[in-house]
Formats: sequence, C-alpha cells, structure tokens
Amino acid sequence: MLSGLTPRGPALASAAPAIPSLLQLARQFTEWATVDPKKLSGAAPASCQNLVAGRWSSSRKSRQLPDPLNGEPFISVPHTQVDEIAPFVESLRAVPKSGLHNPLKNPQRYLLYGDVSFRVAAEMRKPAVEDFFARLIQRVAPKSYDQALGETRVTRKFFENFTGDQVRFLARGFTNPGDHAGQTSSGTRWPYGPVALITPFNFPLEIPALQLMGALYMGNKPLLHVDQRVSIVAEQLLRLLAHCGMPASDVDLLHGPGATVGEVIKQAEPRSTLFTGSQRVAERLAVETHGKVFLEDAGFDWKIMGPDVRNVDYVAWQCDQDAYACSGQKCSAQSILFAHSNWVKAGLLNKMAAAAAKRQLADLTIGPVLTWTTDAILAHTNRLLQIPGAKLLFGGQPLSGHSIPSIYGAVQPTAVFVPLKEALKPQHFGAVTTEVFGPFQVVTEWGDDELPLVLEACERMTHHLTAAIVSNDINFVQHVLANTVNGTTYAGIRARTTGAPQNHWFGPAGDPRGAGIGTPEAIRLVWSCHREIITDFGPVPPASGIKQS
Ligand SMILES: N[C@@H](CCC=O)C(=O)O
Repeated sequence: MLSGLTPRGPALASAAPAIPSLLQLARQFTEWATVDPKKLSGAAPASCQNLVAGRWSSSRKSRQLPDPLNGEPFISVPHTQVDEIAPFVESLRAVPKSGLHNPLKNPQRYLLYGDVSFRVAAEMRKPAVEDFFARLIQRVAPKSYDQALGETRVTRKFFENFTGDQVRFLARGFTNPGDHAGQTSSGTRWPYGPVALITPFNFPLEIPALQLMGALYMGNKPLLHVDQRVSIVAEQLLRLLAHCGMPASDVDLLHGPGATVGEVIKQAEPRSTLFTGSQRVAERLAVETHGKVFLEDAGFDWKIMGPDVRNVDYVAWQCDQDAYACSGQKCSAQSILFAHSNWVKAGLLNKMAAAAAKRQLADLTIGPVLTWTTDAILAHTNRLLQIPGAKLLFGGQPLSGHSIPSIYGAVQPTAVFVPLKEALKPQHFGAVTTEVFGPFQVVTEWGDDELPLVLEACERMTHHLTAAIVSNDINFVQHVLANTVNGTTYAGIRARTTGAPQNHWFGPAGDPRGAGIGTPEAIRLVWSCHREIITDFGPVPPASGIKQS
C-alpha cells in the first residue's frame, strides 16, 4: 500500500530537482508494508490476510477488531473457519520430517537465513522502520512508546545475532572417536520438519519473531498463529521477511480463532508445537498433541528483597517497572513482592505508590488490559482484601475519563498487602498466587527469622518463570538461588523480573515441557532434536575375528 517515491513527470523535467519530503522518504523505507500505523483507526481501517503455500489470501468471513482505546472497529482479520483449513493442512503435511534443510540436506539454506537476518536487521535499523513497528505494536497492544520501541530493538538485535554464519553455527554438532578404524559417532541437530507456533497478544513482534526465526533457522516449516487481536504485526513481519529474501512458502500464517488452528494441528499433526500463552490452553494442547509441545505459560513471578537495604529509589523504580510497565501484561511481570521489613521501614512501599501514581493513560504508561475485565480485577482485589490483615496499598479503582471498551480492563496500578502467614494458609494461597495479567501485584513482608516461610511460598507455587533476588549479600543470594528453580532469575541489587533482552535465555524451569526464547541454546532446545549418526565404513575384520554372542 505504501509506495516509493513518485517519479518526476516530463512537465517537471526542467524545474528544480524535487527534494523528497520526509514523509516520502519514510514511505520508501516501508514499501513492503500494507498498513500505516499512524493512520490506522476506525476512519482508516486495515485488513489482514492469511499466507499459505506462499500465497496471500483472504477467508470467507472476517472479524472486525475493536480499537483497544475507543472500541471503534479498526482492523479486519480473516475469521478462518474449519472448512477452510485444507490448504494449511496440506501445506504442513507436505513437509518431510527431515525438514526443509538439515546438516546433510540443502545446507545452503542456513546461509540463506544468515543473509535474510542480515537484511532484516539492516531494514529495522532505519528509524522509519523502527518507528513503524513500535507504533503498530502500540496500536494493538497499548503500551508506552518506550516499551514498544524496546520490543522492536530486542527483535532487531536478535536478527543481528543470527547473520552471516551464525545460523549454520546453530546446527553445530560434535564427533566422538569410535571403537575401531572407520567408526565415528557424531551428534547432530535435526529439525522436526512440520511444526506449529502459537503466540500471545502481549509481545506482538518479539515473541513471534524470535520463535519463528528459531524454527526456520533449524530447518522446520512453521505454521504461525498469533492472537488475532495483534496478528497484524506478525503479518507485517512476514512481509518484511519476504522482502528480505525469505521464500514466502517457508512459513504459513493463519489468522482467526484458536479453535481453527487447533483443528489444523489435529489434522496435520505437526511434529512439535511451541505455545506461549495461558496455562489453560497450554495444558489442553499438551493433551491434544500427546505431549509434543514446548510451553511458556503462566508466570507468577516473585521478587524477594534481602535484609540489606540500599539504593531505595532505584529499587522502587524497578519494582514499578516490573509490576506495571505494559500495564502488567508481561509473563515476566512482578506478581508478588516479598519485602524484608528493613525495606518497608526505609519507605519502599511509599516510593512505589508515588511511582505508580505517575502512570497515565495519555502516554500509555497505564492502559487497557486485554484479557481481564475491570470487574474481574476489582473482584480479585476485593477477594484478597478479605484476608485478615490485608490492606490496599494503592490503586484498586477503575481508570476514569477514557473510552476503553468494556470487554477490556482499565484499572489503576494496584498493590494489595497480604500478611505472609495468612498468604500461606491453604484457604488463601490459591487466590494470593493467582496470576492477574494486568497492573496488579501482591506485596508481603518478612522478618529476620521468616525466610523459610518465603521459600515455602516459592516451593508451593506451580510455575517458575522469572524471579528476582534483590540483595548484594552473597550468602543470602546463594541461599535463595540454591532453594528455588525459576528459569530466568536475576540476582543482585539491580535484580528485576522483566525486560529480558535477546541475550538472556527467557523461559520457565522445572517442567520438561518448558520452552526457551532468544539465545542459541533456546533455539537448539526448542526447534531441533538430537540425532546421533554413527558412521562405520570399515575395514571389516577378517572372518576369524567374528564371534557369535
Ligand atoms: N522479554 C520479555 C518477555 C518476552 C516473553 O516471552 C520480558 O522479559 O519481559
């Protein structure tokens, strides 16, 4: 839709050379794009398309998505129905288990993807392209410009990491000498072939991009399904990838209801499925795929503050970021804070309240909650406030003066204090450790002899994604690290729960289905399996040397 520079016509030939306007320049930088995020609105709606077997197509029905800021229909997305899935099923079923490439087949495709990544990274370095993605993210998953830009930059750096030979190095294997002459064993990284990738609404660019590329780098053909509220962003990424040399038939994109992609998975039987999203869907998929899944689901993420207090302003700022940036809609968001009483005495909670009070809808430092309604968040708040000794620290009110549709939530950044011993009681523990995917956290306090209770709480939690141990006391930090399991854990006075960049493995621990995202190790774990090839070419021993056993 966005065009390049208009060539000068003959009538202008003798006039002074035309200087392209900034707008024209910005447009030529995004010639692959089919949407302009600056104009996207009810008055200038956009529409999405599926991609299957290299062709963009629409579906019979489409769904009009409401603008999360005012409810006006602003994106039309294919509402793909089960009777339209045959091309997606055929496309996946046509992929051999040995993948589109592997260390012995089409190795030039590792280099192709090193090159594609180089070009995408170069494109994303252009200010207009960076701004394009940041604004498009903001339109569909409202977050501050800084947060959306951060997501875009993490994605660009990921592409930078896998340029040149780095994709082929992902498939690096090893060899061991054999038992006799002519025998060697080698470990190789093998693709799964046809795979599925399902990603959520909260990081519309980062999660699809990092997982999709991991799948492609290792030689798989992925079917990509992104939460339809934000899938327009992934579609624009695919258009950019095709512009940068990715064969369009290397990936299929299916917009529409989750039930439709579920049916594709049932019929096409991808060899592996990566799911990032809710715990409920994750468990269902695990059953439906007979366990052929990698999961990044719930994150009831904790932060434990040690007895050594320092840098209170910085730590309060980090708490505010961890709990409320992106309106708390990060799987890494701080869900519970265990503050040693020394921090409470030092005024940490007041500073957190002051930071939260600065958040405003105008710059989207607080904004719509896409999976919890206002009523549901306030009902949960009230449930916790029934616990003896519980109190509202701040928030607990709906946002006012906005036009966010009522299907979404809109509440102030909220913190509820619950006494530690009450939180641990069986009748409260489930409610206290329920992950609210919104601007909400539980705060509790512990004293010098209560660390075992804090660790007991961590032990009883069921999902172990991110964690932070805020202390520079090495013995304290080591004790907490030694007795907990979270997959991405930050330790030290600057510890945080959110904001993992592309160079930190991000994913849960303590579950054999746990996925990782970002690093070479994460890509190898999720998108390839080990294949041992033992070559044994002889010479064969003389007949006298062969003994039956
Ligand atoms: N990098 C983001 C999470 C991405 C989710 O998979 C964070 O650390 O908050």
